[in-house]
Amino acid sequence: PINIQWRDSVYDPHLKPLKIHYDPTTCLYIWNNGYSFQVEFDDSADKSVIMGGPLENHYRLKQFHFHWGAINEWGSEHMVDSKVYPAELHLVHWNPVTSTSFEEAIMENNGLVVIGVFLKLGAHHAGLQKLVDALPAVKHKDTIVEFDVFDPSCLMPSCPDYWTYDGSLTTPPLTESVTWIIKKTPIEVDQNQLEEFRMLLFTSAGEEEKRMVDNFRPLQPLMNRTVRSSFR
Ligand SMILES: NS(=O)(=O)c1ccc(NCc2ccco2)c([N+](=O)[O-])c1
Ligand SMILES: [Zn+2]
Repeated sequence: PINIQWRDSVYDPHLKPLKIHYDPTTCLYIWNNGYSFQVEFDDSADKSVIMGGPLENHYRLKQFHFHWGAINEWGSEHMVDSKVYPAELHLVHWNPVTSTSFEEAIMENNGLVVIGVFLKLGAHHAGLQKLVDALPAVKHKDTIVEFDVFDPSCLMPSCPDYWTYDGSLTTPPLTESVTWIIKKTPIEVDQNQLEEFRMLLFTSAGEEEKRMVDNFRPLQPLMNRTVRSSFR
């Protein structure tokens, strides 16, 4: 993740609006993978896809997960002008045109697109609450619960503005296969909802409990990369 310096980002008039078409019935289940909680989708067809923006073709939604802090003062992976948010949502998509599977796309250039959405402390988020209500069922690592109908579009801010840059996965295998699309406007969630995230555990049942918090990667140098913005 990088610190997006608004003044260093370059407005690109050729960037199109991002088009998102998620089919809520492609939602499969939620599980605790020992790093975050993840909602997995049926990616066997072009049912939940994104296109437009900086993308050459469409990409299929595979999963979404979050990163958050132990307290509200930190938690997001990206920052904007050194401002950090208490949490960040990642919606992970893969390129079915150049790869035959998600696992293959992870290793490909432009194999993945991850949409990042900042979460800020504020009003209760009714759409997120459906997710939060399922968290006690995946408290421990490697636990899973069915989650049959959910439309992740409800977690998207209405403002179309985003930054985009080429980067990598923020956890191993850290492959440089990701086109990052970071939404400018955060969504609001309330304190209780953030605290439910913090009640998850990194550890399996029976092990000494370790709270799942601070599951974000530290900032990395931008090097010679350019961050483009879709807005002036
Ligand atoms: N925070 S992130 O969106 O960049 C991220 C990090 C890791 C992985 N995956 C780790 C992995 C999968 C197979 C082997 O290893 C993914 N992902 O899978 O989309 C996304
Ligand atoms: Zn992530």
